[in-house]
Amino acid sequence: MLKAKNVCKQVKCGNEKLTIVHDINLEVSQGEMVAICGHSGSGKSTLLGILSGIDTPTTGEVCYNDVNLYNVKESELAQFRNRNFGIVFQNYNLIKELSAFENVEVPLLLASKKSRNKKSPVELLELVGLDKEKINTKVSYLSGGEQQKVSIARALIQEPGIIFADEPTGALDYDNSCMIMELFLRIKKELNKSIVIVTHDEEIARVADRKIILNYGEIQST
Ligand SMILES: Nc1ncnc2c1ncn2[C@@H]1O[C@H](COP(=O)(O)OP(=O)(O)OP(=O)(O)O)[C@@H](O)[C@H]1O
Repeated sequence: MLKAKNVCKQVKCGNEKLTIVHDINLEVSQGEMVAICGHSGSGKSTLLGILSGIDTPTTGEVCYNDVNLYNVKESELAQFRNRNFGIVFQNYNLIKELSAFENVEVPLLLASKKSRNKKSPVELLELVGLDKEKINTKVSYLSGGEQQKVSIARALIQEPGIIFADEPTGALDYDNSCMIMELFLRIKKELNKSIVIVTHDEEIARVADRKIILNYGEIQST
């Protein structure tokens, strides 16, 4: 379903061109969890940005269900991403002044009716395992693990086929990291979502179906 072909990313660094992602070929099937690992600066976030249509490759292509993301008109790409991809960040990107419920409700109301999840905000928050008594709590009063659950509930709003997560456990302790990885595993199994996770922690990545290790922008092993 997601296919990257010969993806390269070069950036200008003074007078020189720096290759930060080099000739990546990758496929992610429906219901598969893939972890992208590698040392700091190996190109993990850059690759995730390209796979999720946030960043553009210098050469190569990324297709999702046979649609080449980089052939989609600029004006339609954001909508395409919203309909098909859920994104989860290390720092949760929640609205701190709003409750867990409101952080899911607001984007759900803004989502197109066609692709909007049939589940209510409460059902989505229950699905990710947020305690019932925390649902109306302001997210700034929630723990890191609880905030990440809210951000995963928000990523499910449009019933995406695939969830991209950039270091989703980066700000969490070991136990919470395992809990979040188990949640991703459950979403994959029960909802048949594909999940692509960037993590520098190979131990955390062990729950994935497949681990890709980047080394200076190239796939070292799968
Ligand atoms: N726009 C840019 N201009 C110059 N260099 C860049 C640019 N974007 C990324 N880089 C460099 O490319 C390399 C890969 O960056 P990237 O953030 O993808 O790595 P990463 O593996 O996610 O690192 P980390 O684990 O530390 O977050 C880094 O050395 C980074 O400094």
